[in-house]
Amino acid sequence: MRRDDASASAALMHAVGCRPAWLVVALLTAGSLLVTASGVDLGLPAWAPYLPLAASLVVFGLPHGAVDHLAPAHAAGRPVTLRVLVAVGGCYLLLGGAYAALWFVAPVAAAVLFVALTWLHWGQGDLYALDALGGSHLDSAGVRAGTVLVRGGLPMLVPLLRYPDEYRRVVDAWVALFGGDLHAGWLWAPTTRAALGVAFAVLTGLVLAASHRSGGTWRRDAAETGLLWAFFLVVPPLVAVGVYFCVWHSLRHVGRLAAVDDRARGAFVDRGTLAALARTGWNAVPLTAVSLAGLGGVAVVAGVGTEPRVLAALYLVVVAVLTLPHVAVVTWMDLVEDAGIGRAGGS
Ligand SMILES: CC1=C(/C=C/C(C)=C/C=C/C(C)=C/C=O)C(C)(C)CCC1
Ligand SMILES: [Fe+2]
Repeated sequence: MRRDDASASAALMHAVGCRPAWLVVALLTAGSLLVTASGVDLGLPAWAPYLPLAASLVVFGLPHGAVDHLAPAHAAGRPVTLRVLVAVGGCYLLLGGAYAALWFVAPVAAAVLFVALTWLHWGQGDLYALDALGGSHLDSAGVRAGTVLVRGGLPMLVPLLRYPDEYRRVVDAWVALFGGDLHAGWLWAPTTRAALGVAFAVLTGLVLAASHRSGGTWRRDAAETGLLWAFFLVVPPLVAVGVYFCVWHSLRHVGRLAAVDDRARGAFVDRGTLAALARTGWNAVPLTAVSLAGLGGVAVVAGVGTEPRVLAALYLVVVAVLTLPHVAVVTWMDLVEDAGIGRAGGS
């Protein structure tokens, strides 16, 4: 990547992927602490916690994957050809189709895979963002793999430590859509959660300590990690994970998409952040519309109930099916951009 491209990429990641997320996440963390400390009952309706997930249908969440047909060519600096479009479409059909089948055959395994895949993918997204911001402290393959584990575990594991019942209800609802039953009683037990919490805190400390030795942008990494630990411990999980999906993971990916697209990067340099967002947003419109129509079709054909819990479960299962090919596309982008755990700079 040329130097001016690298600095535009860092500036984009900062403006799009960092500042809005820091603000929202910090405000929600402080707000939750305040509400808990004051003992005030906000008297919110039962559907209120589902709002962030509902918002993710159009606010960066679903759209962040709707540029997957263009992103690999942009990342490789190549024109978007019919061959690339067919390759990405085929990847979605094959991987998405196989994973959809798995939900019917083995819903519990499919649910476990979804959490594991999200852990990896959200960690992978944060590693890329740290690199784009100039994260020179992530210089060895071990620290890079640890960073993926820590960053992905923050949204996937930390909510379980404090809110096992809500966590369980969400995963139960996915499995129940296919007539399955999630047992795993041991997972929700206080002793298991305490052990997992201690292990994850130790891992966080070890990875930060190892990356500290390289200096660089370690401070920002440590501050973000601390903020996310607090966020997922104090904000109820449906809200926390929904908000994180919209403003943290998805916006960081949007920042990446804009940086690898010559036209969006040019719009950013000439006219600023909103112009770059508009350019990338425009690219996401067709496939976001197709996904929304598909989702509506699945809801009608499945004939499931209309309670928010069930609708959210259906939405997340569809997201799961789309996520497997999305991860393949992003991993391919990592490879052509020399990013990811195995980056040549790291060893
Ligand atoms: C909602 C929710 C959960 C899982 C959400 C998942 C797994 C979302 C994945 C989204 C993806 C992969 C988006 C694409 O990038 C938990 C943690 C089980 C419990 C708390 C509430
Ligand atoms: Fe993603």
